[in-house]
Amino acid sequence: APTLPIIPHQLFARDTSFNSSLPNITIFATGGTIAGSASSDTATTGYTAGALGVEILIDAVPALWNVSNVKGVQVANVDSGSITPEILLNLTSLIQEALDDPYCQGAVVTHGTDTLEESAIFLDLTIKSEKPVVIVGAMRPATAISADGPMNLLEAVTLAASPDARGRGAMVVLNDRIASAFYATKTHSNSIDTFKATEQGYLGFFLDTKPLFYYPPVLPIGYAYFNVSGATELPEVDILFGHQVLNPKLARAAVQSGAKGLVLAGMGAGGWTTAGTDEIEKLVKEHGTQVVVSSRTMGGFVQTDGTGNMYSGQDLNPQKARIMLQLALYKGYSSEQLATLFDRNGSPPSE
Ligand SMILES: NC(=O)C[C@H](N)C(=O)O
Repeated sequence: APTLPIIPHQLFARDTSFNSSLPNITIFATGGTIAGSASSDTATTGYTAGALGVEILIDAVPALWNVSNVKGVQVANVDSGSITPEILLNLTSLIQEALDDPYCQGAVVTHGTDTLEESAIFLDLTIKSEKPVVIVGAMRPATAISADGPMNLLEAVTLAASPDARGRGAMVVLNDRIASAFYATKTHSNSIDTFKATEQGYLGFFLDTKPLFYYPPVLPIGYAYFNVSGATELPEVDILFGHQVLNPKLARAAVQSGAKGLVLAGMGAGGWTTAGTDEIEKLVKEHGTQVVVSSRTMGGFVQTDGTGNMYSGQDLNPQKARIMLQLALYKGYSSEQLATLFDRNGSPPSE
């Protein structure tokens, strides 16, 4: 995988605005449309994502200083399709360090929406803190009429600064909604109303930019924590997409190119072709490949019978199951531990 330059800490803080009665929030910027710039104010496609620095994002929303003292850290500035494990590991360690500081009350991550859900579950599973971690993006570039980024950023910072937001795991904010990072998924390629957790529901809403929660703090069932401190890379896990007459050889190509795990975006409740299943069973025997079965439908449950290195993705979509498998393989989970982790009814191995 190509390694992208990781931008060293570039702190941005407006010390003159410091208000000791407000919470301190750090914004970690990674790029995306929220930092995107287009040549015309009506362009919402074909623009450059990750063009503007974190100080420009902060300066565009003076109301941030009414709810918090903000500090910006530029971690990367890329389209979210180019987020790598290296960037994610760096991000996790920077956020953990920030939240371990008693003077910091919460963290906000600005991120492209295309793969936001992957980074969101990654951060959810690798940061240990009661303090809020809020991942936010935008669908319209900063240069567009009615850009959604500034309002989304203000709501994200307000949420991160809110004591009610503690103990809820990482959260995703877009279009006035608060969703669990564990479940939130992008459902529309263009609309600003794109992040949904259809079955599991939203956690809350913003009214006049203030968060209103529907429920007391709660974490998803089977939620696991993976300590990745010191990690510099993660094992390769690839996703295969199921369809009529799928090419069974793609699975072998993935394993031969280095995949230690596979996620099947299966048909319906995880269906795969007979020829494809034969090939995967051979790979499991020959290479010990670990396989999670999920669904291309992006909704509902997949439950396999759990035989030999095959685990049920349950209600995790393929891209989220991929992150979870990657973390578990990094930790060297045994087949039994993987079964418990993906079953999500038992207690996952804890750290
Ligand atoms: N709305 C967005 O942020 C899309 C952009 N291509 C990204 O994911 O970086």
